[in-house]
Amino acid sequence: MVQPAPDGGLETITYGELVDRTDRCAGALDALGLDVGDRVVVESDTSADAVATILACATLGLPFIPVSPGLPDERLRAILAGAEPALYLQGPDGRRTGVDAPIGTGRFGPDGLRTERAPAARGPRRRRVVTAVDTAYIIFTSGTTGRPKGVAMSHRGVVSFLRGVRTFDLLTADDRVAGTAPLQFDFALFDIGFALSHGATLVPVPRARLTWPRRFLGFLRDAEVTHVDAVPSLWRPVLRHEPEMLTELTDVRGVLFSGEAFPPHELRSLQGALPKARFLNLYGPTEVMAISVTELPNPLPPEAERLSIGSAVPGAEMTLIGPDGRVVDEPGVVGEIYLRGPSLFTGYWNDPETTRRALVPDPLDPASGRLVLRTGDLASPGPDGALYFHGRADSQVQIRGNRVELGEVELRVAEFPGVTGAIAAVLPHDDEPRLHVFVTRAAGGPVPDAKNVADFVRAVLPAYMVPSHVHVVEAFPLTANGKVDRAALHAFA
Ligand SMILES: Nc1ncnc2c1ncn2[C@@H]1O[C@H](COS(=O)(=O)NC(=O)C[C@H](N)c2ccccc2)[C@@H](O)[C@H]1O
Repeated sequence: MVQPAPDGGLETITYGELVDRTDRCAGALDALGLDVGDRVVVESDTSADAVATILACATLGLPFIPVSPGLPDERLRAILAGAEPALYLQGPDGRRTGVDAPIGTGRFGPDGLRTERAPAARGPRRRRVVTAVDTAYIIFTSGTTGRPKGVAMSHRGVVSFLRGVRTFDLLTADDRVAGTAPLQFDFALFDIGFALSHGATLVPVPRARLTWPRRFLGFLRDAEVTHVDAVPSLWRPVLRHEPEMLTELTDVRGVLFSGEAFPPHELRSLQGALPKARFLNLYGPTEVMAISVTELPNPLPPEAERLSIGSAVPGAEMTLIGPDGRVVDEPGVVGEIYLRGPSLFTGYWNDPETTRRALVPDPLDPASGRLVLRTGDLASPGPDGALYFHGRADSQVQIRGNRVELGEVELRVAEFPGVTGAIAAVLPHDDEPRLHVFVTRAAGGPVPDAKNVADFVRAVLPAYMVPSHVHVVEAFPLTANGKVDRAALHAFA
């Protein structure tokens, strides 16, 4: 791993050192008398000590719950109430206070684990064995209802997805993978497993480097990274402010993205700056870590309006199911994505009802007792059999009774001269829901005129898909995981 050194440069932690730190941390954890299944909250950004701590937890069968330092107190309290962890750990510079007994507290750092308050006395250990189906980690996602859902992922789940990814031979031991996701996002856990499972070097990008494009690109250049893992929205400010500096990243041979659809026009701009790089679209919900890895053509064909999410990694399967419960395999026909395979999550923590709604009897083989994950995502088969993403089932919107493909509106508006990004949303109004479009423009470029944008859309799309409001914004609101926060857009209206 490569990370900022205390003196301001970069330091390298070898695999040997990582193993030593992991073993030392495991020894200290073991001395606390925790039992297989006892949870440990790890509050940190990705660092060698955080990785050593979560690997130590995994070795002892202690499900770790990664949270990022920026997490608001009341959100942490909700997670602590839900997961009832035995122990809460933060890094040497962590500033969190207010984690009360009976939860134990401590800090991890280069010199190992220091306990501040021992966890409340546990009963005698009931388990001696850590099995593949035990919980490796619990990722709390802000469920649509606002109450956090804990996605419990087994060791088998993680390892089987990472094994599937290895069949693509994407990395060698000489590669240096830049990770940009916060530790509480399973994209960050993937980055760790992705690098480690190839013996490659993980280069977590310090969060302070992510806010300014020049600083971000400067870090990637100085750390000589060969792969950059990031959600598509992370590239938007880079493309807007530093497109030419991007072309200097001649070491970068792979760009992996996930979490949201990469707008085609923005992807083409990124590809233009990195003509030699491979572009890999990773798709999948946290409930399976992910399910598919698809290399996209560089450059993307000019007529491409949707990106392929390919097919599941070897050993897993993506199936499209129609409203009638039958398989959809006709090109162009939309169905809901169902996932099958060993990387399915165990369930939502302490929430059997929500789990039953997600892990359902296999519609193609109900008698088998096998459960499959219904994702709530829509896709259609392409002529090549690969699946093309169509968005979330619950984000299909209607205007005056007509189904609006927000992606189509966004595609058209993004072609308007001077527009660099477009997000469409149907927002409630006193009389009827209205179609709004939020646009970003080239730095210093002209402010697109709302009427001209509407006329530009009217020229090719039906009237109900013409936006009634156009908002020019500096940047789109983002979630804690860096995706466009569509729910927050109405605040901009
Ligand atoms: N490549 C995509 N195109 C388009 N929409 C997408 C895509 N990847 C997700 N999504 C969307 O995001 C949802 C999943 O959101 S999530 O549970 O927060 N998980 C993630 O976003 C990250 C994901 N678990 C992951 C972890 C590790 C490696 C790769 C991917 C999916 O159901 C899709 O709606």
